[in-house]
Amino acid sequence: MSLLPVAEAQARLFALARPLPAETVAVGAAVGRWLADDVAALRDQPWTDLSAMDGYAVRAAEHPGPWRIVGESAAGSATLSPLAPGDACRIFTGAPVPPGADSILIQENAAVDGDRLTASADPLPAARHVRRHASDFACGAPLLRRGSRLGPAQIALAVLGGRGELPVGRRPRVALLSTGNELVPPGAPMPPGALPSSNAPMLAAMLAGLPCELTDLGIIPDDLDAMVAAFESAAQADIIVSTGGASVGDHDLVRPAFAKAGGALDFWKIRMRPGKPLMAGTLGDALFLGLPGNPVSAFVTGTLFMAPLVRHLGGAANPLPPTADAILASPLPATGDRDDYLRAWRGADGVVSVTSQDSAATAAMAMADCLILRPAASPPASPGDRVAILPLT
Ligand SMILES: Nc1nc2c(c(=O)[nH]1)N[C@H]1C(S)=C(S)[C@@H](COP(=O)(O)OP(=O)(O)OC[C@H]3O[C@@H](n4cnc5c(N)ncnc54)[C@H](O)[C@@H]3O)O[C@H]1N2
Ligand code: MOO
Repeated sequence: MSLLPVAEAQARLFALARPLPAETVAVGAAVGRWLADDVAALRDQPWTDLSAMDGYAVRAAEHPGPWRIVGESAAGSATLSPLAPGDACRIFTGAPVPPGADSILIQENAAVDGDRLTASADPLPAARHVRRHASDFACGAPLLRRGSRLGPAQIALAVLGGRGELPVGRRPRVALLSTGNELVPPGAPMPPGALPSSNAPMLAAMLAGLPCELTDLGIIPDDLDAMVAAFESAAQADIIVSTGGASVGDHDLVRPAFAKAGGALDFWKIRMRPGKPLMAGTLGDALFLGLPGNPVSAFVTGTLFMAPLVRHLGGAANPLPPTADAILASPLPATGDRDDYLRAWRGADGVVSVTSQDSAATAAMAMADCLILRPAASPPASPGDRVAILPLT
């Protein structure tokens, strides 16, 4: 079986399932999720001309002052009489500007004596400190696009646009399976030959910032029937993620167990390092991703396939992690016949690859804040060369 290029594998993975159906939730529950529909404004913002400062509304273009204070406008005031030239209206930030007024004299530049108002600074320019009606957005204006992620700023915009609820993609249910006779749960006693199972906590941490419902189905021994049973119990999830047992050894039972449970494999073996043994398929309505067991391989394939799949099912328009340009600060060797995803960190002089690129080197992995993407068959690279990186933070 030839190795599948990463981009082709990602496209095939996304083609296995459409985003999950939409649901309508209160804006407060929509944070971090992806819009299932375009959102347009239901109102003008601001609804009328508003003062941007505390001070006095005047007709500065027609009358340089002094003025006579005739009324007051506070935030929430709705009906105001028109202002005559020579008149002023006491006004506060966010309050409607009375009809006819064109400028706000801020109170720091005002001298008040009874109802008489004088500008204590330079002549007041017209159209000062006024937020124009609908200058932020007008009713009907497109505010947010389907597939965009709802962060704090987007939530604010939707609420000011008149929304109390938003249509968002349903949160995918993700089931995690860790396979391997050697594995014991985090912090458990360690008999000889045991290894703490770090992949599920690592992948859970990777998904912690994404909207999904995670179930950790624990450690499954390298036993065909136990693994088949685990797949069957995970089949209610939207995404089943396994780690380990993905390669070609006698104890690598994930593929046969997946097939025996009724799964249909779509691809296996990717042209990437680390992560070559990655596989994907479907089991009933669930999508399956089989990640390699090596912790670094699971980290990189989790970043490039698992998290993007959660985003795709959640309705993200751009589910893949963004890449950026960077300058190399240390030399890199030529690559082989797979694309390298080198763990690296961003220093003041550019990116530096971490000391060990071994698939089991977790101490080096934990130093990284980005991956350097190096296509297969790249020549050696030198300090100063441009490279593509995938930021991890
Ligand atoms: N003859 C070949 N051998 C291997 C090949 C190959 O093509 N031909 N591929 C290598 C590559 S590349 C990788 S990556 C690994 C992947 O192996 P598996 O997915 O089968 O993983 P395991 O053998 O089960 O485990 C590998 C390693 O990782 C440790 N591990 C497993 N699960 C966890 C966990 N939950 N937490 C922490 N560590 C875990 C496990 O103990 C092993 O040390 O195969 C190469 N071999
Ligand atoms: O492809 Mo493996 O993930 O190098 O160790």
